[in-house]
Amino acid sequence: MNPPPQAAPSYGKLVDTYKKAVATAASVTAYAVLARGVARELLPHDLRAAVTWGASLLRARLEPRPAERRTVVVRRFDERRGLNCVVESNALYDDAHAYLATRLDPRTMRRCCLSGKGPSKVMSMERGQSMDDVFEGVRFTWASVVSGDGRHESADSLELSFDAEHTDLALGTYVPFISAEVTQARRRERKLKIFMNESTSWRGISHHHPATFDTLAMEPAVKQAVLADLDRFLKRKDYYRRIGKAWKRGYLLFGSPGTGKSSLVTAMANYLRFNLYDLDLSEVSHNSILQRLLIGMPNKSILVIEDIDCCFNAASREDGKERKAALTKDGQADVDNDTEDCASTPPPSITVSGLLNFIDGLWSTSGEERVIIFTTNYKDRLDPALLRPGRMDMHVYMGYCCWEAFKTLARNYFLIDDHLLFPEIEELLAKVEVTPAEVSEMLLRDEDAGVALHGLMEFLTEKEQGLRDAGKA
Ligand SMILES: Nc1ncnc2c1ncn2[C@@H]1O[C@H](COP(=O)(O)OP(=O)(O)OP(=O)(O)O)[C@@H](O)[C@H]1O
Repeated sequence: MNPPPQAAPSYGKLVDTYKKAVATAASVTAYAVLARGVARELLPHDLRAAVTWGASLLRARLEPRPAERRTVVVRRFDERRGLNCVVESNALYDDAHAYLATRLDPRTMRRCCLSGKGPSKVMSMERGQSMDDVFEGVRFTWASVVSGDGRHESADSLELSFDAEHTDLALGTYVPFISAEVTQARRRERKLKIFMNESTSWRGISHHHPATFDTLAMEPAVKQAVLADLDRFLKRKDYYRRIGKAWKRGYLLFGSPGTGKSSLVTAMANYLRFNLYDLDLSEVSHNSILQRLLIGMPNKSILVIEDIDCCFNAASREDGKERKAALTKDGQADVDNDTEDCASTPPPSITVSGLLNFIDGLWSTSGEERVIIFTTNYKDRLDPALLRPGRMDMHVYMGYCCWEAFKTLARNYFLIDDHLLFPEIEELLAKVEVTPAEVSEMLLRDEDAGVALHGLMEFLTEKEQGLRDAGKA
């Protein structure tokens, strides 16, 4: 059964309720006016003033006060007054300008600048505008300030404002972070070149070799060690200055032909974004020319001398082509095996001690942030002066293709991390010595992963059989 319909309130009742509400409001107002009048009559003026003051004080305490702000001015040009007034561009201004371009959100800016050529466009803050950047949860405000009549951009500056309580964060962390970020970005964007010596000077061509640490097939622990060493080197400008040593680092890469020494050199250049200076000592006729070439190298560069054993081993000059040797796993020579020979050697006037003394002396003091790399297939044939502690900071052994290195190559060539044939290949790689170059060559033979891996397996099985026949397996 439906409930009986409720009777609608009568018009008379509504009018009564309204009248009661109006009467109550009127009495409350009357009481408030009366109480105020009584307070005014009964409370002395001073007491009332004290109450008002106390209330305003309480309000001020409870209300959040605007934080104190600090502003740091970064001028576009620094002017140092003295006997000679020197005006220099301010590197921090350039860094901040470049950094802000990467943080700028055009949707939040009333006006901004757009520049660039082709598809690469760069946005930046328009003069007179400001923007916020949040770092570690703190808001920093940047303003591009136009000085004077606004016609001379040289007088412009950037102003960084922040709450006073974040001063340490701003100057101790945020500003250094900006410089580090910009340095990294500039490094990444640097176009690389490889230079080769031609008589007394360097000739450079673009360097687009794609080898990187990601594509490099080598023992993961060794790869990590090299990467960590490079990172440390890049960060240690102040450290080298403090200990009074030139900011340079030497690497000796050794291993059998085809183990990836040249590939590692390229990966290092790509990682550091340093230009390569490939020095062919057989082209250098005299020590003075060698010195001129080395002094002509700028900062942030890598000097490479390949097959250094050929360059300075007196024995290699004497027996030249007859010499046959290969490396065993620990880098020592196995005189029975066939290997490549040294193609050319420098004239006798160029000596290892001459080169090393020059590198440790004038070369070190005439520039910084430089890397020197020697490669050799035969570490045991090197002049002991080269192996002396402190000469080459890091010795890197490029070994035969291990399982991890193979997986890198499989990923490079076929974008795969697993395959039915992998277990067998892993077993075979543990038994035979093949170079990454040999494995790469097998993988390149077919576009189909299965076919190429099958070919590699046959190749490895043949090698294993060869070892068995020779009684070595
Ligand atoms: N470790 C590796 N990782 C990736 N690819 C490699 C590696 N080693 C060799 N390769 C491949 O083999 C080719 C030759 O290798 P690379 O020239 O780097 O060896 P190398 O040790 O410098 O040899 P050499 O002593 O004969 O100069 C490379 O271009 C690359 O395709």
